[in-house]
Amino acid sequence: MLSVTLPRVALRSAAPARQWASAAQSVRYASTLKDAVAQVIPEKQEQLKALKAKHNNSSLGEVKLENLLGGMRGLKCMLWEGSVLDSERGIAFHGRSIPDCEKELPTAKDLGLKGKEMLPESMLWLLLTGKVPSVDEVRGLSAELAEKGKLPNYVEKIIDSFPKTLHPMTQFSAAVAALNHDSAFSAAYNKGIKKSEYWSPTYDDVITLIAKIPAIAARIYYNVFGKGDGKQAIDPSNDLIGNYANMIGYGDHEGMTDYLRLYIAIHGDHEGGNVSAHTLHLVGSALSDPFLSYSAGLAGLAGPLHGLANQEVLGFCLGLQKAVGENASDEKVKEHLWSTLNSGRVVPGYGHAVLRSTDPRFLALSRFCDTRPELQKDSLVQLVQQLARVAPGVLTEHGKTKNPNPNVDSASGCVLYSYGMTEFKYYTVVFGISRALALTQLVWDRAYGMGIERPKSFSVDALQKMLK
Ligand SMILES: CC(=O)SCCNC(=O)CCNC(=O)[C@H](O)C(C)(C)COP(=O)(O)OP(=O)(O)OC[C@H]1O[C@@H](n2cnc3c(N)ncnc32)[C@H](O)[C@@H]1OP(=O)(O)O
Ligand SMILES: O=C([O-])CC(=O)C(=O)O
Repeated sequence: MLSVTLPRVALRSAAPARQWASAAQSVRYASTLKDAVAQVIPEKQEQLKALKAKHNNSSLGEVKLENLLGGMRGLKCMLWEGSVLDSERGIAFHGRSIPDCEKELPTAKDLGLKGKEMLPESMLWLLLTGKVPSVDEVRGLSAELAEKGKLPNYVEKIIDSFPKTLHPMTQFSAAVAALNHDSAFSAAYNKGIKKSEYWSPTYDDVITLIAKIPAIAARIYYNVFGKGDGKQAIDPSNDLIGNYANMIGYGDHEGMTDYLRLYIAIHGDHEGGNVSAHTLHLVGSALSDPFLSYSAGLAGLAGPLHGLANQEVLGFCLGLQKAVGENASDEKVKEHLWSTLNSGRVVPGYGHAVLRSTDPRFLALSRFCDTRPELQKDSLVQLVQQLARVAPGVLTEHGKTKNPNPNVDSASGCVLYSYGMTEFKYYTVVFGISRALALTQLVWDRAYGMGIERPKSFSVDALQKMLK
């Protein structure tokens, strides 16, 4: 069948992408993401059904006391479709590494926009379907997100009522929870929709939520830090992050806009066990709608051992520059690292619960810096690179962490700072925008009919009895 590029005029119209798909009989417009998801669901359901029929009683390993006490590290007890994390190679999205995605997924340039990085919309499509979308499919998805991006008035009022001193992550989590006022899933559930149909309104909520997140994040930025024009206007011909960059006052900054696209595309899904993804999946298992589930996930992301680490890294780097000066020698940097460790603190941006080598997301952000002369000469970016050379040796000698290498947080916030976003309390909000891509799992949870999560717990006395 013939596939054609959507005409610019259609992108500017108010008609939703779904209508375009059915409008023409003789020519087939790029399919919508929902159609593509509906197409893959039956075959994946069959695959899971066959697996259950054959292997329901097969063991995936034993549970040791150390797993129970060690934050369930290593336990194989979650289903997660979008990505799998290998401790050495890092994250793969439906089998595709970050460099694969950089080669294959439609970019800003492919859509005729300024910039050349892959679009988070492309990643969203890949996560939900396992397939690389065409340029037209991504264009249609961008247009659909733009069309759904405006905030309801009551949510704007809620955000405007927050004190400026309330942490941006608290504001973010509360504002997205309030969007559940209009949840399609909740409404359908209350009407008695069949379980086999749960995935469809869940999908609708996930898309609505992802569409509105830039405006929420931008309004918080404006209220707290006074940047952007406070209007959150949406250009229907722009991509999700192009619009977000405009809203926060970086619309003309090609480097920042492209950095945000890359950052948000690769930071989104990191298999299921990380705190934010696991939380949204757990809350969703009670059939709480995607708005509440994501709100809970954001609360987890706001912890310093998880997403907030990127804010911590910036504080650490600025503190280091203050203590030993810019362009300090490796020796001076080592001394500062040792004083951090000797005072009982962690070195933020290093170590990982699963990874045992350098985080490929860190490598992707470093490659981005290498292609930008303005970043290469920035002293903070240089410090990030110096730390990546020096800190692994110090952490290895310290001997505690199982992974002395940099994780993504060691670079992500510092590039934002170098590009002029100096409000580091806001950085985890940017990470949160990205983590919305993990919401794709909720669609699969409902499509697979996954049950409510409820692991078994024991007291120390009960464990002692069992193990004696
Ligand atoms: C997007 C993300 O969430 S990526 C992670 C972001 N977080 C950070 O960068 C914070 C710094 N790093 C850390 O605190 C840890 O490495 C974590 C939380 C990421 C992983 O924790 P764990 O899986 O428990 O790591 P690990 O098994 O290696 O920990 C063993 C010991 O090394 C310590 N350790 C781990 N990483 C570091 C570090 N960067 N600096 C100093 N000590 C460390 C742990 O605190 C632990 O000490 P303890 O035995 O006294 O409790
Ligand atoms: O996987 C983890 O535990 C932490 C992490 O890197 C992420 O959530 O992006």
